[in-house]
Amino acid sequence: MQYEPAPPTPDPPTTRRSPRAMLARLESAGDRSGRVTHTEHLPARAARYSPWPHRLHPDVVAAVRAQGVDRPYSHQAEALERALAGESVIVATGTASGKSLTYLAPVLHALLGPPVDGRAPTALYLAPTKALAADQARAVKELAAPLGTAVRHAVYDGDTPAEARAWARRYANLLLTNPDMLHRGLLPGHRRWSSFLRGLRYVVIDESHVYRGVFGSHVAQVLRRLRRLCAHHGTRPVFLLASATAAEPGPGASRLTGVEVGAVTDDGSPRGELAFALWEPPLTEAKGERGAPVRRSATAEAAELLCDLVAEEARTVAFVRSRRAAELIALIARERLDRRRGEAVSSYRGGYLPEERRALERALHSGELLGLAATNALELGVDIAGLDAVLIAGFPGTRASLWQQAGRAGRAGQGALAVLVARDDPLDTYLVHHPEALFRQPVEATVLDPGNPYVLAPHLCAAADELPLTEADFSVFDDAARELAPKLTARGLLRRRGAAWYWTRRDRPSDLADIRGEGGPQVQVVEESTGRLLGTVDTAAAHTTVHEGAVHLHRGTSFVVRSLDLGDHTALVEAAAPPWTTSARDVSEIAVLDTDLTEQWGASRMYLGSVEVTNQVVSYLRRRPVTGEILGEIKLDMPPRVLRTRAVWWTLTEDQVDEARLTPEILPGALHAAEHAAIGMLPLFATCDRWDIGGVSTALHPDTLLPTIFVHDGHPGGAGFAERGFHAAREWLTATRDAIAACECESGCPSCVQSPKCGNGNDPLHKRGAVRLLTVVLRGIAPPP
Ligand SMILES: Nc1ncnc2c1ncn2[C@@H]1O[C@H](COP(=O)(O)OP(=O)(O)OP(=O)(O)O)[C@@H](O)[C@H]1O
Repeated sequence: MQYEPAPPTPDPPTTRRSPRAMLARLESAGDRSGRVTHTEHLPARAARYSPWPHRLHPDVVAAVRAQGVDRPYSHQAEALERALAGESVIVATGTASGKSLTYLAPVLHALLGPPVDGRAPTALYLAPTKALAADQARAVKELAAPLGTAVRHAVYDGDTPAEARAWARRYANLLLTNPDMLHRGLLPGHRRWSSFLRGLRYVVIDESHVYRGVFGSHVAQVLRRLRRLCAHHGTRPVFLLASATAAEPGPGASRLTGVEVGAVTDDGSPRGELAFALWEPPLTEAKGERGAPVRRSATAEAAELLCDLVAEEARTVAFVRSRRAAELIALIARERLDRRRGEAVSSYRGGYLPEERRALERALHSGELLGLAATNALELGVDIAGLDAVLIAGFPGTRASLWQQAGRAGRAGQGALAVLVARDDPLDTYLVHHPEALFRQPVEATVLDPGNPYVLAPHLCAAADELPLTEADFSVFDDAARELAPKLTARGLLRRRGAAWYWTRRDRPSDLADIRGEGGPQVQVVEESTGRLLGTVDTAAAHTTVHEGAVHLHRGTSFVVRSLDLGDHTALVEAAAPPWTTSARDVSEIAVLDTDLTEQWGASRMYLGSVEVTNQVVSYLRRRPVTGEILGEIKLDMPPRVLRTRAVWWTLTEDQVDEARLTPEILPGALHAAEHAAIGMLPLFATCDRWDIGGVSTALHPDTLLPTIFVHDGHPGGAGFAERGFHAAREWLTATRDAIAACECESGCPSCVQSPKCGNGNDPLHKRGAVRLLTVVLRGIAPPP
């Protein structure tokens, strides 16, 4: 399809913060021409309003008006009508479109109402993070102030002291918490919460798009446990969800909650003009692995752009993909800017202590901070709308996330600038040269699979502990529960007595489910000489990020890891600033456990099934910052990790290998290159990013006895990504082949077939062989109907 850019609109009068002027200035500085590959202009949009629903309590209307909101936007009014009528709804509209009102107003309305059947009304608010629940508590406090003691809210999370918990149980009618606390506290202790649960009218699920993949599947099961206990206590709460824009929000929300959920998507809020530029950093002089050309890193480029914007007093957030990048950008900005402006730039990421994060949020609000380099820890719930510019260093994995981040830019009545800075990898390179893939495609649906047995099993155990489990409960959880209960009984986890299953062990079943998939306790990063706790890293990431010798950045200071004790969950670090960064190398083997689906593609065969992946970190590379040039490789002695998960794989026959002219010397490199590029492109078709999936390729696999390429989910039990790949295989592998073929490099580079996380140092790789291999495989598929 030929891509037609949107027709240019006439230039607005140049003001200091006109997005076009900002972009023109960024482009013209130094030698930056040609780096903008496309600019999309999204015109301003006027607000659409509707009247307040008649049935909404006048005191609630007055309280909202007192906050400066005179009339609801059209989507707010629609959501309010439906929520007040008792329909579960999801509001999936743009960033800062006023979603909070759509759940707060019905909740306050219910709390002001009389008891029903002698039950005083209550409501539950769930946020994915503690910070967001705390933020909402502040908003509720202000909004409900004119309503006196009718609204008694309480935050209930891991930091809530015992006496405050007791108060919450006895008096609160609006509880602000998170799925983890439901899972570990409220549901197991439901008898103590019975008066709260008996009155439960609304369950609010804020930022519901976050509940995707394995985490989403866990939360879906936690919500099923909640619904089952509510039924036991005689209630059927209405679910109110707020989400970033997502495809098919209604079905997604229904899958998450297990109840029928209607969707409100027609956004009536106003929007300023947005200029959205796609930006490709230039090639550098440096040579990468196997002499490949290397582009300037997105991090270095974004750091430079951030400096330029901050120097012009433009309030800017640079969203980055890794904690390290957030630190690096802040570091570079402080070096490049004068002292006053340098101090107005900071980093923000998960793993900081909560009080540090709160202080940074306040500073950004007050304008004391002008620039922030942030991971997606900032994306959620922190009210940072109203920025002049947003830089996105690396495609954030989904279009939904991209818009969520870009939507932070824009002040009332003024335009804003968003810039996606491409990383040197196949997907980002493809996207900055195919703007239609970003701007002419709908955002993704949220993928989750509540029937994943790895997820379901621990929740069935927890449910059995909360109330004995009966046949009738299976339909609440998932049909898979019917087969799972006897298996759990055989494993000694459940015990059957009569028609019910019980948890009779002494330990707590909630400990069986690691709902955030952190893979065990967090590893604490401790400064050796002082004993100071710098932050935490989850276990899975610890192998690759805080191994011995790793360079670890924290708030702009560089540390080197002296030792990592996985048994003790501690990494000891010391302040040091070597002139390199580090990246871990690992190796993987894969075994087929089960095949669920297969499809014949001419002579090739495509499979979906369960696999066991054994992975071991074996060494790390030292790289020069900015250019990424490799300075050396150091061996490591780390334990292997085993992952049982889902994979998509395909095989080639001897004849196909001959047809693609893949000699024995070329074949391993062609397979390996096709695997890398396929991993790089899958995020375009499955809601995941490259770090959520892995791959293995081999010229002769012991299970298939043929040359085989595997792409697997990175989570125990799978997360639905490989499955998406299987079902979208034609489009996926076609885009993969096209991306490799279109790359200008001679024999493979990070923009096409080199992978930043390759365990074999990107060796061997055969770029042209990969194109021929994929062409032969694709020839076997019937063209689309
Ligand atoms: N009908 C309205 N008229 C004018 N301003 C409004 C209206 N509704 C909400 N607002 C204002 O819009 C801002 C954003 O609202 P809110 O935080 O609820 O958005 P959101 O969609 O929940 O944001 P996020 O995308 O961050 O979750 C707030 O300052 C709020 O007061």
